[in-house]
Amino acid sequence: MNTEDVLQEFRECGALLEGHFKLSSGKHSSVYCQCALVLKEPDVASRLVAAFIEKLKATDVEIDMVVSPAMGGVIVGWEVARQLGVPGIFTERVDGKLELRRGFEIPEGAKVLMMEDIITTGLSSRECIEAIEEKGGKVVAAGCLINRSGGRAEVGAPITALATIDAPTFDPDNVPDHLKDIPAIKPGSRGLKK
Ligand SMILES: O=P(O)(O)OC[C@H]1O[C@H](OP(=O)(O)OP(=O)(O)O)[C@H](O)[C@@H]1O
Ligand SMILES: O=C(O)c1cc(=O)[nH]c(=O)[nH]1
Ligand SMILES: [Mg+2]
Repeated sequence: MNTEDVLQEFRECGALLEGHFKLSSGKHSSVYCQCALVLKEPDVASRLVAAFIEKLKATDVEIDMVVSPAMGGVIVGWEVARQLGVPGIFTERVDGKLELRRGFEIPEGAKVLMMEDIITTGLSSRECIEAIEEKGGKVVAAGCLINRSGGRAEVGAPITALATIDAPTFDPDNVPDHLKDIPAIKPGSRGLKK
């Protein structure tokens, strides 16, 4: 499955959005990949994850468990874990910081895949990796469905992405005029307020 095939799956699910978006990192963009609209279709999720795992296996990495950052990483992380035949757990934000809750534990030295839906700046991935390493896990790989940083984001572990695209982002004080005219929406859950 190449990048165009992946983007076509997103288009068919109405998940490749255009408008004015405020991203998790605080950056702005005219493009948003709404993975939840893709992952809500179990067959599509399973197909995309199978293609991801093919790429991951080509890196020869050994994985004991998968850990994802909620919310976006939960479904994709669980499906990756299911197809790899290993446990899949998630971190969630408590006062803004990603933590393991619900009795989830990581065995000391376990080789962990940190699995995201999207990597933009890599901030959430780095936060999740920090939470995993605080609990004794060893993050041997990072994965995502779409790395929209053009491959420039660094998270402190090698990244396998099902697709890599270069979707421009803008600092809040540098938003181009054509975007400023559109009210910004923030689809993600970091710092969510009514
Ligand atoms: O690489 P980054 O710059 O961190 O951006 C990508 C992150 O943004 C989204 O999460 P978000 O915090 O919006 O919340 P969500 O997972 O609940 O959608 C997405 O799920 C990634 O976690
Ligand atoms: O950076 C983000 O917050 C982000 C970008 C994107 O395209 N999709 C998403 O779920 N989050
Ligand atoms: Mg997220």
